[in-house]
Amino acid sequence: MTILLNSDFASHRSSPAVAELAFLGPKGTYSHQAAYDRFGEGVRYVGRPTITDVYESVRSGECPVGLIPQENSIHGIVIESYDALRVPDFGSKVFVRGEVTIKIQHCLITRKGVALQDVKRILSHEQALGQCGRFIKSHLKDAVLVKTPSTVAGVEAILNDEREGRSSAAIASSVCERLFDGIQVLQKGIQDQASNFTRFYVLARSVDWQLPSNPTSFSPWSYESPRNKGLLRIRVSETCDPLPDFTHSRSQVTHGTGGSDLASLLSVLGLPICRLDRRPLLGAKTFTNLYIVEVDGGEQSFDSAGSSPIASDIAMGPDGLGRWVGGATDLEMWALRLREATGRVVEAGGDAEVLGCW
Ligand SMILES: O=C(O)C(=O)C[C@]1(C(=O)O)C=C[C@@H](O)C=C1
Repeated sequence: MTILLNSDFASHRSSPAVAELAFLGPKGTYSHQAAYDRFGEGVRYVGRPTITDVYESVRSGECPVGLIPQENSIHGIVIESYDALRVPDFGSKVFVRGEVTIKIQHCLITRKGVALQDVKRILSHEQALGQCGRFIKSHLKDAVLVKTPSTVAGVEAILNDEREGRSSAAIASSVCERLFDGIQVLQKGIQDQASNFTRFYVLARSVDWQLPSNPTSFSPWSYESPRNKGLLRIRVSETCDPLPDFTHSRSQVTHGTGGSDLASLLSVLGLPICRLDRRPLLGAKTFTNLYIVEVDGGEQSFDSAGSSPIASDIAMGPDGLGRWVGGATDLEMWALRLREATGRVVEAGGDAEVLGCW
């Protein structure tokens, strides 16, 4: 673990030239560690209580940068983050601008003096509970599972709950042992398999903001993609939905009469697809889907700093973030290709928006 606690993740610095980054707090969460691995002392860290609040901080302009968990290698996508990707403002006021992946090693944490056989409740983020299912089944199969907004919120809850704190455990990072008095790590590495990684999206308010770089730390566990990526939201027109509309009575059931289907919309994109996720669209016909599509733009050809398209093209704004000021950069060209690809989907009869470009 490469977390640097001596700086407190720079959370108390308040230079106006330093951009504020919203993350799922409190400090010590995996989100905090991922953000610190990516940005080091380059930003000021602002913990928010839920993933939705992180999204909202960026959307409202409170913080120009944010970080949300996207997927875990054992338990799959982070539903609350994908729910943010469904919101119409994602793609107009908030964009994915980068990614970072870190290794996850979960610990069973209790108040000091509590033994495994005393544990009747386990508190954690639903992702952590899901990643540790085998351990829970074999060692604590009768324990009640309690979802908390983050792993560290679970640790705080066992410390604050005078009535049930002594019969509870949290699942969180070993970093918590250094952050909180009165707790102990009962067991380390309790996830279903030793290899466990979570990938995070870096959010910003526009596709043309240059993210702050990290001058201070390098983690062997964190991984930033060296490739250009794009994130798109695609919706197939309702006329080709093959399912009946369950919101109407049987006599009104109609089936699709043609139009575009998902496969043809994906083929007109003309870009390699790295992943495809689906979420139901709220407020629409029953079983209407939104598809979240990640596409690959090939090797990045940025400068050796790894983050700026062409260093001389960047000017610092009052928010502490760089902005492109010169001619078209590789990233701008990639953003253009993504917009053209979504244009082709719309021409083919679907809906498509760019949610991210990095
Ligand atoms: O609760 C935290 O510590 C988080 O940062 C959230 C989160 C997630 O949502 O996936 C991040 C990484 C781990 O997979 C477990 C939980």
